Amino acid sequence: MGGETTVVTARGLRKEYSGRAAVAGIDLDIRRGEVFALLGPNGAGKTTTVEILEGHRRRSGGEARVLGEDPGRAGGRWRARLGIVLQTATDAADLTVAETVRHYAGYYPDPRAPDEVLELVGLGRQAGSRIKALSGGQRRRLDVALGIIGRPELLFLDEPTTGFDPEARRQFWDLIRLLAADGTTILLTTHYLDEAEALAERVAVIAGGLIVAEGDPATLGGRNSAAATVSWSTAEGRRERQTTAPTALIRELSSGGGEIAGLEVRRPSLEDTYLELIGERR
Ligand SMILES: Nc1ncnc2c1ncn2[C@@H]1O[C@H](COP(=O)(O)OP(=O)(O)OP(=O)(O)O)[C@@H](O)[C@H]1O
Repeated sequence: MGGETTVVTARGLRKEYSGRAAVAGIDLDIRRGEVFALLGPNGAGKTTTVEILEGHRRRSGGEARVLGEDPGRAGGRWRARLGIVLQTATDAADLTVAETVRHYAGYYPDPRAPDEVLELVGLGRQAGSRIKALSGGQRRRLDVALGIIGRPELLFLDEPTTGFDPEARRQFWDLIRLLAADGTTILLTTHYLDEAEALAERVAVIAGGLIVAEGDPATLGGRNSAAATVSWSTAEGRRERQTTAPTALIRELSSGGGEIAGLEVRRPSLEDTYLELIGERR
């Protein structure tokens, strides 16, 4: 077990397909125990980046260190310290859920107990079901179970909650928080901005193979200090004003005393900021 505090480092990471850059020079630093989310539109380079870090794809240039090793050269012992949940679901084998999880547990030196993992991902009641009889969302939960069975130090989750119903997503978020509290470092790619906001301490937005913004989701792109939209109701209808000093405006509006009907103060959401960031790249 490495005691290093930076678990993933990338410098100038590049990947070209037929001379075209899919990843065009990415720098990343992910600390131990952190939940880090990669956001970006389809084709931005997220999966390519993640697969290079997992050792599943060769980089064309730049440097990468993952758990202290070069992912392009590291071996089986290094791999056993990773948990990987790919975008594509587990094959619909003839095995049962419990058999599959037990089978995968055998690949790792210090696996979690299979029953415990099935409970954690909410598949306790499906333990005896054949995989091919599972729903899409249940299949995805099984993928997550297989990703964490080896007690990974670093967990890669590529769009993990696609196909989950809202309740399953919330349960999954609880699971991620539990794993993070337990010291697991998590690198997540997602198209759900609420998911990134709920889970990630830091996010990076990738567009066109480059990181266009990085930071705490609450302050990304300066959204916490961006102009606020103040809206309220009057006898003539709804009023709205953009201001960088909402407190002063509200004081002015309430100078006559009493309530301001239907008062709302809104800063740009993570989605507003994200769309603006990737819009600049189109
Ligand atoms: N094996 C490959 N051969 C050629 N081009 C590829 C290959 N894999 C990915 N690409 C291209 O590289 C670019 C980045 O793809 P990547 O899958 O990394 O994007 P992504 O951000 O993960 O997208 P999504 O959100 O759709 O999963 C795309 O233009 C894609 O077409």
